[in-house]
Amino acid sequence: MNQMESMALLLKNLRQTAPLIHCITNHISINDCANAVLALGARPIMAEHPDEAAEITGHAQALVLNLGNISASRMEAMRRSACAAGKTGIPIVLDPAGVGCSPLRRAFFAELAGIASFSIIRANSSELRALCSGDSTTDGVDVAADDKITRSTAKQQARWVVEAARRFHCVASASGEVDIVSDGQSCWFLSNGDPMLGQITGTGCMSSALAGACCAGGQPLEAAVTAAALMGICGEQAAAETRARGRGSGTFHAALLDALSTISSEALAQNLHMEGASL
Ligand SMILES: Nc1ncnc2c1ncn2[C@@H]1O[C@H](COP(=O)(O)OP(=O)(O)OP(=O)(O)O)[C@@H](O)[C@H]1O
Ligand SMILES: Cc1ncsc1CCO
Repeated sequence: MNQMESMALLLKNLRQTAPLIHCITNHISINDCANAVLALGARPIMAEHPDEAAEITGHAQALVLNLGNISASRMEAMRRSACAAGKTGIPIVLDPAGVGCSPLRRAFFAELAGIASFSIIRANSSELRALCSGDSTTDGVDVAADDKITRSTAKQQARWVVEAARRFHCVASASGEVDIVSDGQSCWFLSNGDPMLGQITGTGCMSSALAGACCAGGQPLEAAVTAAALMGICGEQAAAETRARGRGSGTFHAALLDALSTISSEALAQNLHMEGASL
């Protein structure tokens, strides 16, 4: 089976098995993340009370931890859920949202990495660089201008993705005009997507939630690539629909969810623009 066929199969299996995905995530994009997981056919549960988090993780098939707009209470829920995920052996997807501008989040990332291992870290490239260097890399949740992954910087930026994968023993996935995914041994460049994805908040968080859903039924590398491909291809479809109607971000937001809930395995395989490089 080639890679496109295995991605298509992953999506088909996901829709058949409807895995439970426990997400502890920021309140800015929590609703979009739940809808993105549902659109793929998985079942989201967004439980964040520290006293129930571990038990809920115990029933889930994947755990998504997103550090955006972090609170003391969500930090405690994440500690307990990360422990529970380690015990049952389910995959953890970590989105270090805002880690590029927050020493608190960098310290917390290190603490979490000591509690459990991550299957996938999905981030923008400023966030990945902050995890690797331990330094501040930007002033907010968006990628810094110098870190942006474009068609011309992708080969250079791959360095941080590969380094993050090797350092944290996981699959690292960085988003931008080109998405880069690496397991430390191979590196994949996905050029699907549309700039409109950067014009509504939370598409990175949604990508991480999708990676959680994909991880529940697949290997981390395949799951990370499938999640990035889904967001990129559905973003293209939603942007085409939005432009055809002469509309803006509000329409794009709804069209993105339409595309995620209707994309077929065949359309995923047919529209994929991906190339690989071995290291
Ligand atoms: N210029 C662009 N062209 C095409 N796709 C893009 C572009 N910018 C972002 N994307 C896509 O948007 C999605 C989110 O990527 P982004 O880098 O904005 O994540 P993020 O910073 O973590 O997002 P957020 O913090 O809003 O959740 C990815 O699927 C990425 O491929
Ligand atoms: C805007 C924002 N602030 C914290 S998380 C988040 C959603 C996109 O990361």
